[in-house]
Amino acid sequence: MSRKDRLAETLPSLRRVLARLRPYLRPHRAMLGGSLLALLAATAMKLLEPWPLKFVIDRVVPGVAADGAAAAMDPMTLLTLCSLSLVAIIGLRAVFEYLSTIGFALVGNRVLTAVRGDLFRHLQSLSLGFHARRRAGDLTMRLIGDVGMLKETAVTAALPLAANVLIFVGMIGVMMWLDWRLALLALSPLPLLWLLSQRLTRRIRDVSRKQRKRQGELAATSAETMSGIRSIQALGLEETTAGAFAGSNAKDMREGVKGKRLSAGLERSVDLLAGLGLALVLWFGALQVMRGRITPGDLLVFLTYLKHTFRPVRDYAKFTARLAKAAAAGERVVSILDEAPAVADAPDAVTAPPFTGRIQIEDLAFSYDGEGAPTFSEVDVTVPAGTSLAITGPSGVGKSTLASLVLRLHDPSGGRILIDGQDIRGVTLRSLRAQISLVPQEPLMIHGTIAENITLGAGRTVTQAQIEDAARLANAHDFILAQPEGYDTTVAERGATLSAGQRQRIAIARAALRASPILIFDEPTVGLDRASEAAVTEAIWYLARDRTTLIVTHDLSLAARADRVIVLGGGTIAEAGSPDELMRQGGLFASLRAQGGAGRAVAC
Ligand SMILES: Nc1ncnc2c1ncn2[C@@H]1O[C@H](COP(=O)(O)OP(=O)(O)OP(=O)(O)O)[C@@H](O)[C@H]1O
Repeated sequence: MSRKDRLAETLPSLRRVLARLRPYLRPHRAMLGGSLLALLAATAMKLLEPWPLKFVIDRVVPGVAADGAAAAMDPMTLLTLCSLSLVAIIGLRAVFEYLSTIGFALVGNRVLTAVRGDLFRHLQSLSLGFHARRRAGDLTMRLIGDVGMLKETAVTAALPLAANVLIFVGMIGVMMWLDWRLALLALSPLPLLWLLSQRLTRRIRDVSRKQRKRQGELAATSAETMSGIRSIQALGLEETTAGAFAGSNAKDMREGVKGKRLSAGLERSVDLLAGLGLALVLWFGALQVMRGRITPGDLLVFLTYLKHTFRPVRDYAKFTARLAKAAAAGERVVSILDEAPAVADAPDAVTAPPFTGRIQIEDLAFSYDGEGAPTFSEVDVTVPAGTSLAITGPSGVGKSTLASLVLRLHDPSGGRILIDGQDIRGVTLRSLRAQISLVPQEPLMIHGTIAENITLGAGRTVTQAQIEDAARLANAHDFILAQPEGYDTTVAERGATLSAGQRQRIAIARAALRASPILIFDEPTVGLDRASEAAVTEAIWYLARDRTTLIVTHDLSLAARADRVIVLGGGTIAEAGSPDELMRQGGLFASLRAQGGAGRAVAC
C-alpha cells in the first residue's frame, strides 16, 4: 500500500469534513494566514531554543576550545549574550504561540458558529419525510454536541497537531544537518511507531464513531421522554424508559473506556519507543563526542530535539482520539448539511402574487415511500375562492396528508395543485406558505407570553390592539384576560399550562393575525369538551367567512357547515358535494352523520 493510501486511510473522514467546510474558511483567509505565520515563527523559536545552551557548553565552559566569532568574544560576554538570547527566544516563542492560538481559536469559533447557524436553518428546510425518519434528540445532539466537539477540537487538537508536525519536520532537518548518521539512528524507532499509531488510530476512530452515535441515541431517548413525560408518568413507564436509557448509557461508558484504553496504550508505546531512541543517541552520540566528531553542545541539541521529536508523535496519539471523535462528529454534521431538502424552490420559482384563494386539486396522487401503494390517488376537487371545503373520512385515509400537500410540506407523486391557476411548485415556498395559515391539532406553543404566541408568524409588527382583536375573533380574549397576567402571562413549553381548547383558540388568533387568504384547520375540535368545541367552532367559522378554508375533521357537524365536503375512502374521493347533497345521496357521509347523533362521526 502506498504512503498516500495509508495517509488517506488514517483520517479520510476528517478530510471529507474539512473539504466540506472549506467554503466557510474562505472569509477568514487573512486571519488564518497570519496565525499560520505566527505558528511558523513559534516553531522557529522552538528550534532555536537549545542553541544558546550549546554555545555555553561548547564555548564558555572552561577547557573547551572556541572557534569562529565566538572565539573573539570574552567568555563572560558570550555567557551573558547566550542567557539574554535564551530569554528573548522563549519570550518571542510565547508571543507567537499566543498569537497563533488566539488566531486559530477565533477562526475555528467563527467558522463553526456559522456552520451551526446554517445547520439549524438547513434542518428547518428539510422535509417532513426526513424529520419523520430522524429522532429530534439526535438532531439536537448534532447541532449542539457535534458542532461543539468540532469547535473544541479545532483549538485543542488540530492546532497543536499542526504545530507538532512543523516542529517535527524542522527538528529532523536540523538533526540531519548536524550529523545525519546520528539523526538516522535517533529516528530508527519511528517507522515502528508510525505503524503502531496507524493501527490503533483506526480502532480509536471506530470506537469514537460508535460512541458518538450512542450519544445521539441517549439525547433522543431523553428528549422523547421529557416531551412525553405526561404519558410516561400516567402509563407508569418510568422504569421502562430508564431501562432503555441505562442500556445505551452503559454501552456509551464501555465504548468510552475502550477508547481511553486504546489511546493510553498508544501513548505508552510511544514513550517506550522514544526511550529506546534516546538511549541509542546517548550511547552513540557520546562515542561521537569522545571521537571528536561532534561537540558536547551538538549532543545536547540532539538530545533536546529528540525529546521534542518524539513528543509530537506521542501527542499525535493523544490528539488522534480527539480528532477521531471530531471526525465522527464532523461526519454527522456534514451528512445533514449534504441532505438535500425533498421539497425546495424550483430554479425558476417566482414570488406568488397575492392569492384570491381558488384551489384546484387535479388528479392528485401521493405515496409516502415514493414507490409503494399510494395513500390516495385520482383526487380531483376545486375550492372556489372564499369558500370552505371539509375533508373527512375514516382515520388514516390521508386527510391530513392532503392538507399538507397544499402547503407543499410534501410534493405529490402525481397530479398537481393550483392556486389561482398557478401550480404551487412554480412559486417560492416562502411566498406560498406566507399566504396560508395552518391551525393544526397540536398547535406550536413556544415558551413566551400569550401575546408573543399569538404574534408568532405574523410576519409584521403588530399592535396590542390588533392582538386583542385577533383574540376576540378567536373567542380567546376572555379566557386570556382571566389569566394571572392577561396577555403577558407566560405560556409553558408546548403550552402545557393551557387547556387544549385554549391552545386551539390561541392558534386561531394567530391565524387571524396573519390575515392570509387561505386557512387550513387540521382536526381543530378533536379532544375538546362541548363548551370549548362550541367556542372554537364559532371562531373557525367567523375567521373562515371570506377566506378559502380547508377543514380536516372527523366532526361531521363541523363538516356539515362547510360549503362542500369530500369524504376520502378507498384511496380516493368516495363522496363529494355540498353537505345537503351528501345527506340526500344517503351514502357514507349521511350514514355516519346519522350514527353520530349530535353530529360526531363516531365511526370515523
Ligand atoms: N411520515 C409518514 N411516513 C409514512 N407514512 C405516513 C406518514 N405520515 C402518515 N403516514 C401514513 O399515511 C396515511 C395517511 O395519514 P394521514 O395522517 O394523512 O391520515 P388521516 O386521514 O389524516 O388520519 P387521522 O384521521 O387519523 O388523522 C396513514 O396510513 C399513515 O399511517
